[in-house]
Amino acid sequence: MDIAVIGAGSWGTTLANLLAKKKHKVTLWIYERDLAARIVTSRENDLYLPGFPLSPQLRFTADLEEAVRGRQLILLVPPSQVMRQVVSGISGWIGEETLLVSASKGIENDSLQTMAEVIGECLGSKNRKRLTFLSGPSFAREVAAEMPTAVVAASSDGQAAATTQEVFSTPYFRVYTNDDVMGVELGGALKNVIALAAGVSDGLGFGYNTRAALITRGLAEMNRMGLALGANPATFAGLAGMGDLVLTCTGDLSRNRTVGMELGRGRTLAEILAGMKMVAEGVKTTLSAYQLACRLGVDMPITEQMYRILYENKDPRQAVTDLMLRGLKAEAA
Ligand SMILES: NC(=O)c1ccc[n+]([C@@H]2O[C@H](COP(=O)([O-])OP(=O)(O)OC[C@H]3O[C@@H](n4cnc5c(N)ncnc54)[C@H](O)[C@@H]3O)[C@@H](O)[C@H]2O)c1
Ligand SMILES: O=P(O)(O)OC[C@H](O)CO
Repeated sequence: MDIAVIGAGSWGTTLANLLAKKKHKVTLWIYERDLAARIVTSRENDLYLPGFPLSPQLRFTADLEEAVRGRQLILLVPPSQVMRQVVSGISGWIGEETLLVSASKGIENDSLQTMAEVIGECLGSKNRKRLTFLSGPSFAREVAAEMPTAVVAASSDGQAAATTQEVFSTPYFRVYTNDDVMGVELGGALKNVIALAAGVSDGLGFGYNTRAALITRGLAEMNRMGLALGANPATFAGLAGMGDLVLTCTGDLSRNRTVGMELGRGRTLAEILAGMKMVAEGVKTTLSAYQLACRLGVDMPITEQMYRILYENKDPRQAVTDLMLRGLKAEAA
C-alpha cells in the first residue's frame, strides 16, 4: 500500500517503520525541518526515537502536500491539540477512496471534541466512513523493539477496520477490530489523566495499594463518561480501556505517569514541561475531560483533583486527602 504517516514523534516514527518493514511504500512527514534534513542521511529519529535504525524503505519529507497527495492510506499521529490544524491543512489533498487512520490519544481543548469529531468536522462528508482509530497499550519503544503488543482498530465501518487490521498486523503487533469508536477513543484519552494521578501518587511516596485504587476507581469514572457519551461499557474492559490504563499507570516509559511523579515530588508543571520535548497528552486532556464532565454532569473525582493540581496549583497531598474523605458510598454507585 502507498501510505503517508503524518507526525514523526516516537509513535508516528515507530508505526511508519513497522509499515515500511512490512514492505509498504511509506512516506513520513516531519514537522521539524532540521530533523527532516538530518534523518535522510542518519536514518534515525534522534529527537523522538533514538537508538532505532529506520528501514531503508522509509521515505521522509517536511512537505505536507508531497506526503499526502495520491496516498491510499494516511496515518495521522500528531499531538491531539494540533490534529485540527493538520487535517484542515491536508483535507484538500486527500483522495475520495483514501483510508484515514488516527493513532492520537486526546480530547481537544475548548471544543471538548474527540479526534473522531475533530477529524470528521475537518473532512465534512469526505472520507468520513473510511476513518479508523488505532489505540491500546503500546509504548513506542517496545513496539520499535518488536516486543509482542496487542492493540485495537476501531471504526464504524467494518471494512475500514478490517483493512487497518490487515495493514498494521505483524507477528509482534496484533490488531483486533472494534466498532465502538467512542469507547476506544475515550479509553485512550482518559487513561492519560488517570496515569498522571498514578504518577502523583508514586511521587508522593504512596504504594501499590494507592495505585491499584486509582486504576480501579479511575476505570469506574472513565466508564461513567463513556456511558454518558454512548460508548459500549465492554470496551473499557478491553485493550483500549483497562489494557492501556494498566500500562500507562504502571509503566516507567509513560510520559504522563512521569509528569505526575514529578508533580508529586513537588516540581511545578511549568518546570516539568519546560524540560520535555515529548507530549504528555493527559495534561491538556485533563482540562477537556474535567470541563466535559461538568457539562455532562458526570462524577469524575480523580479527574477533578487532577484538574485542580494542574490548573489551580492545588497541593497534591491535599488532593489525595480530599479524594479519600469524600462521602462514603457503594462501589457500584
Ligand atoms: N509514544 C507512544 O508510545 C505513543 C503510543 C500510542 C499513542 N501515542 C499518541 O501518539 C500521538 C503523538 O505522540 P508521540 O508520542 O508520537 O509524539 P512525541 O511526544 O514523541 O513527539 C511530539 C510530536 O509532536 C509534533 N509536533 C509538535 N508541534 C507540532 C505542530 N505544531 N504541528 C504538528 N506536529 C507538531 C512533533 O513533530 C512530534 O512529532 C499522541 O496523541 C500520543 O498520545 C503515543
Ligand atoms: O507515554 P504516554 O503516557 O504518552 O503513553 C503512551 C501510550 O499511550 C501508551 O499506550
